[in-house]
Amino acid sequence: MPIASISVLRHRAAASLLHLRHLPLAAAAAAARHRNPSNVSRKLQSPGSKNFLRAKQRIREFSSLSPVLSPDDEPPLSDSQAIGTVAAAQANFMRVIVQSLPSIEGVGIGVELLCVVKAVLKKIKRRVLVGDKVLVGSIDWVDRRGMIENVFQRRTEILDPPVANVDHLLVLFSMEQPKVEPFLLTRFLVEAESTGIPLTLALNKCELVDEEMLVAWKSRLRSWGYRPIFCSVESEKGLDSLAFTLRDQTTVIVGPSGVGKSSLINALRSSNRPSDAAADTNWFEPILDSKWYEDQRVGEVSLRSGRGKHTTRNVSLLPLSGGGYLADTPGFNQPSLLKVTKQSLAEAFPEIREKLKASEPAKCSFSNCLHLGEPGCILEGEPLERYPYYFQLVDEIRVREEFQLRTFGTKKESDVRYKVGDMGVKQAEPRLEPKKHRRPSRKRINQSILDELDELDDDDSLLDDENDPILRAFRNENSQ
Ligand SMILES: Nc1nc2c(ncn2[C@@H]2O[C@H](COP(=O)(O)OP(=O)(O)OP(=O)(O)O)[C@@H](O)[C@H]2O)c(=O)[nH]1
Ligand SMILES: [Zn+2]
Repeated sequence: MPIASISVLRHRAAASLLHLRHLPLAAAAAAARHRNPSNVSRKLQSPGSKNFLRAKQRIREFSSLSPVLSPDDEPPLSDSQAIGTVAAAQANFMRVIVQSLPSIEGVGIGVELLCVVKAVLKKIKRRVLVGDKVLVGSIDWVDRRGMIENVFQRRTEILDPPVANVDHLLVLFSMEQPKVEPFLLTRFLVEAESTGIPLTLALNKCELVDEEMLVAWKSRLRSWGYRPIFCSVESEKGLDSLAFTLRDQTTVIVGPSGVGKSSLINALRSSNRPSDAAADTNWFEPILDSKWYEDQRVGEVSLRSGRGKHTTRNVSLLPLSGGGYLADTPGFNQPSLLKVTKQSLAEAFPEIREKLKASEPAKCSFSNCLHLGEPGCILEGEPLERYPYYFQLVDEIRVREEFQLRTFGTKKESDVRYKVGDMGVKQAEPRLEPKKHRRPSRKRINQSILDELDELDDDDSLLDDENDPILRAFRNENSQ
């Protein structure tokens, strides 16, 4: 996958507060986008500042309906509430796996609920992602439906695929078919390292090579700073140790097409591993006939897109029987390294990172040294196997940064957006902010808030039986 454009947002507390503080502007922008003729007629009747004060008051009320929850909060739960993890999302529906709930007879941890997101969360722009820890309310325990009432702050967030609270990345390659290629492996590792999320490297299909080859790769990867797990889905070698590493974590698995990501996920999910023994075998109870958590399809790769054919844009967390979740990603063959800068690249090579750390407090002669081993650089004369790859990537990133600077007048990644075309190749284009220079007038902002609140009223009235999205989803599911 383009773990590529993975970026981690840590400590969302500050970000969320900021978000709320800036709500009027956000609401204004949204309202401007959604403006329609009926809003315009309301605008004409709008009595001005008194209403504006009322509007502000109401926004405060809505926000207080969903106060920001920190990751370790334990809000008291009523009988119709539970805390869970969003395991999958499709259109307006979320599958939530319950983690903690009030003690109700006959209901256990691991029950899956089909949920919609409460309108007010959308209104205050609190997005719900796969991986989010959520507070579910209005639960019907018999039909297993509910409504997501609040989202806990995220510990991490990766963007592609969008998954919240990822604890761990599993970089998977294969010894053969396809043969492990050191530069491609380096690209994947650099991409994964650049997220700041802990990673494990595993090499699959190791039954296809001899012991000598494995020993050679083991020592080679050690010199890169990694302790890989050698495994084989075919012979089951190393699967116990992988299951142990993944237990109780949310892991995203990344690697090129065909290395066996889907096969490995299927193998790890078909219990009977020692680490599962302790787990309650019935801990996960999917909704009957749920097709969401079927085995991952193995095998074919599309020639046109370069992605596995089973590829779906909707990433799902697959519950592991030993606890924790695993998310598959489409096998992309070229991580884009879009989030990596020339200056941050050295940090993504553990062997370079270690040398720099070990030599502290000594510094390179140049304060912005790129550590290319020139005279005056602390890494001068260091025999590092991957130094040529490091040079090559510095060069590649330099070309990209210069291109961005020339084309868009900025090196900042956030000022450029990327479109994915065929073969998963990303194309850059400037992020347009039309009329950025023009400040919206206070009157306009106030009016927009009123429009937004009117919309809110409209939305709430839509939640009648006929339009109940859960009911609609069930009708659709049953009629297929
Ligand atoms: N010999 C051998 N083949 C394996 C092993 N694990 C998986 N395979 C085969 O490798 C092929 C590709 O496996 P997948 O699981 O589809 O690979 P993937 O990484 O999910 O591929 P994408 O979906 O394209 O990203 C299949 O034919 C598997 O049967 C293994 O340990 N040994
Ligand atoms: Zn240096």
